Amino acid sequence: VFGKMQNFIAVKDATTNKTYMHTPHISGGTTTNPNIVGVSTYDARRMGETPFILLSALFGFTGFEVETGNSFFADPAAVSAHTNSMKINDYFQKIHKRNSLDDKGMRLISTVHIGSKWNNAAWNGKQMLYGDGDGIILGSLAGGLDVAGHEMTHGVIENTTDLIYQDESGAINESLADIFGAYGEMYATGTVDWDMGEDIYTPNIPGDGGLRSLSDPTSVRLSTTYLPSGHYPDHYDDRYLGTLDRGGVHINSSINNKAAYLITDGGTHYGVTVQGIGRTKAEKIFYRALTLYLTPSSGFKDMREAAIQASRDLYKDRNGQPSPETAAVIAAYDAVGVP
Ligand SMILES: CCCCC[C@H](S)C(=O)N[C@@H](Cc1ccccc1)C(=O)N[C@@H](C)C(=O)O
Ligand SMILES: [Ca+2]
Ligand SMILES: [Zn+2]
Repeated sequence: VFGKMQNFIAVKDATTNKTYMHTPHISGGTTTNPNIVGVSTYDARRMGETPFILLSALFGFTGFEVETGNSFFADPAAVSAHTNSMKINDYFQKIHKRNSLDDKGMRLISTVHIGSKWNNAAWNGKQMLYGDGDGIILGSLAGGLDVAGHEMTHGVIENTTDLIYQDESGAINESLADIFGAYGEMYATGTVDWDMGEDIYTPNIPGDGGLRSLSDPTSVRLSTTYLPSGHYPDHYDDRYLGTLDRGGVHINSSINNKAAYLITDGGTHYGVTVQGIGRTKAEKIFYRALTLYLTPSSGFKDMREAAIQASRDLYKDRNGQPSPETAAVIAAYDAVGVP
């Protein structure tokens, strides 16, 4: 681990004689990318997310120094959060030519050990926050590279289209967080993985996938308080119309997630066949749709139009016919029932 952690320097605190992991603002950029992006990781020492978010907003509080004991990196959550933020930043730098979350080289700040057994992670408008999980449903969320990708994508969204976090636009917000979380993880690991949170989901039950699946949303059970169907929807007609979860932002996101999966890997869904175009094209279409065509109130229909337009820009129609890429986008949104 140390080899990969060139950004950490351990400073010895004379009074406590303990070694702290400190991450200065790194002028040379992170280890693997030239742009000047600082990386900092802090410890909330189980402060709840509400007070933390308040102190963050009022005083710019980021948490406490991470204690590493007397050996390097005694805190695996801090190490994971730190390295995961660098990997996802690399993804946005290399693939989308984006210089950090704001495209202006902003520092990547993570704080771990938020709350007590908090089964969540979040973006508070300035940084990533990670709970430790309860050890049953979720393990430490900092351990999930796709979790970091999800939260950091909220940072990208906030600095671009800033989709309203409610109802349909909130579901698109959540879906893009999952989509780029998945793409970023696949870029970094080099393996195909359409589950969200598989590394942290039910730590005592191996091989049961993640919190959500982009390839088959209905394969993951949902607490039935939300939906009579008991599972995540993979068609617009099955969308959740209630008020829970800010109008189902973590539920209806699965409809757009399925569309992204079909565009990328292809498949036949409710009788509609999509010829996949691969991740390197699909990710460009979604990034261009997010940064050029979506607006804060965009819903599913707008998402469909934005993706088609982005694809047309990148992969021109030929003699009046849509390119294979654009045909895949159209078919995928037809398949999930988004008109
Ligand atoms: C503080 C208010 C809630 C913020 C919700 C954050 S953005 C979120 O969506 N977190 C993800 C965490 C995650 C990401 C990828 C994989 C697994 C888990 C999330 O899905 N949260 C669920 C549990 C939720 O909030 O319902
Ligand atoms: Ca995953
Ligand atoms: Zn989210």
